Amino acid sequence: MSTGKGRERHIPSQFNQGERFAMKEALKGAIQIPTVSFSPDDINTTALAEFGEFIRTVFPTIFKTRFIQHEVIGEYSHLFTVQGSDPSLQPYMLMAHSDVVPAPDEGWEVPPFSGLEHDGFIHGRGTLDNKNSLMAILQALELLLIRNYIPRRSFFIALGHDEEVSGQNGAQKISALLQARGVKLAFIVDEGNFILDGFIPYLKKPFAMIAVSEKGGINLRLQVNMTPGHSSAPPKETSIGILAAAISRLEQTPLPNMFGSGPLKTTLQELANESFGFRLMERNYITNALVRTTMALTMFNAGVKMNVIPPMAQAIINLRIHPAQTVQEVGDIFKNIVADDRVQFHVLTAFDPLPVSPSDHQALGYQLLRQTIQSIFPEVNTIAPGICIGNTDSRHYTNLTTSIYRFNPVYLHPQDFRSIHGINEKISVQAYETQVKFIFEFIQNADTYQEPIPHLHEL
Ligand SMILES: CC/C=C\C/C=C\C/C=C\C/C=C\C/C=C\C/C=C\CCC(=O)O
Ligand SMILES: N[C@@H](Cc1ccccc1)C(=O)O
Ligand SMILES: [Zn+2]
Ligand SMILES: [Zn+2]
Repeated sequence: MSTGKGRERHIPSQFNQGERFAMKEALKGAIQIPTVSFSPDDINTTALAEFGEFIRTVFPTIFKTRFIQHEVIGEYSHLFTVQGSDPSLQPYMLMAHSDVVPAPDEGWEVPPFSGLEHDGFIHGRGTLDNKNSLMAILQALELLLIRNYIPRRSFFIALGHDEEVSGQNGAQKISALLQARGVKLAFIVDEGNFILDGFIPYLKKPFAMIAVSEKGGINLRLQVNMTPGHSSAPPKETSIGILAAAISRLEQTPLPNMFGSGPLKTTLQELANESFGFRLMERNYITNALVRTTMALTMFNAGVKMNVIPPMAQAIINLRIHPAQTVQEVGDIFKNIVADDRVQFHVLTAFDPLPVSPSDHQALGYQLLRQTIQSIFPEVNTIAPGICIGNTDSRHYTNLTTSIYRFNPVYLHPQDFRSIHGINEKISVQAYETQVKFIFEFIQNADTYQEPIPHLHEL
């Protein structure tokens, strides 16, 4: 019988040689299955089906445990419902995705789908984004079950298969299903931030950034139409020139630096005694993305023939909106910068930044992450709320909770950051083992967490 405190049931996160060997081999196996998403209607369904078989083989205990229900959603996504022993505790959800972005062989030290181990690292596409998390979640649960652990608090594991192409068939369907079942979650933990090390030259120590929001986005098409004609008698301005000038004005006028606004305000306070400021953040293109709405000119098309005045010029701009701004505000700023009625704006897709999740003393998910970071990474003495500069599947779950945290318990250096969606993506065997350890502890902490006792004068 449980005393309610439950610490006595704590199982130490120690794994024997055989378990440690098996866990890294399992990650290699996952990397070797090329579950690539090219576009919403071009995903590798053969590989995704194989991946479904693969997890059944390497985590047999999960699949035969009677208090765990497994469902396949949208053909290739997986939802696990782990029924805890105490129905009075609100459930939470752990997330990851099985798909990866394409990886042509060029430039890689080892082939991207080889999963080769070399110098203590497992190499390949998905080792940081995001098969490491997917495998570590299942691995930690498998090991807890083998040790006869029975969770008190129910939880879900949601593994999307199309995150890299927007999550419409995976995360969105799981979200709708859980909503139909009346599920409300205490919190969600997904990918999206790391223990950051070496991003700011003056910041010597690593710090853990738990993303409490993520950027919004706009895909915008700018278009200029002009009358075509013979190139021998050209007008003063062409559609190409007008559009190029408009785009150049946009590139030369960065959106405002929002450092100190939104979730990063607290981050600034937490790092207050460190010597850096907002001008420092914009010097580097990665930290720059943290402090402002960014724009990337991704496509440009114009002209039909060498001797024809171009009837039309078109450009696509991909914007990532800082959580302290909105789609509307950014659109207005852009129109003011362009300030030319001949340039037409067409919004192709747009969504606002995600709401800011709580990070106060009462925020269960945040505090559990904090507590687990402190025990697994005692050398990390700053843990701060921040933002995620990319987008994650968790954005499809705002209907189930207001507490969404994006954090991977893995050290990230600038070269690792560049490897995500880039080349030579890899994770050290030690870092992967630590990730398993973290989740193994996290699940137990979620079962035994004691809310901080309020001070007498607050009663
Ligand atoms: C005050 C803050 C100071 C320093 C912070 C420095 C650098 C932080 C930089 C980047 C944030 C880290 C990681 C983002 C990595 C990946 C993108 C996120 C989600 C991925 C979604 C996906 O593509 O599947
Ligand atoms: N997760 C990917 C793909 C994506 C983009 C935009 C929206 C949804 C998903 C990214 O942030 O780049
Ligand atoms: Zn990705
Ligand atoms: Zn990802």
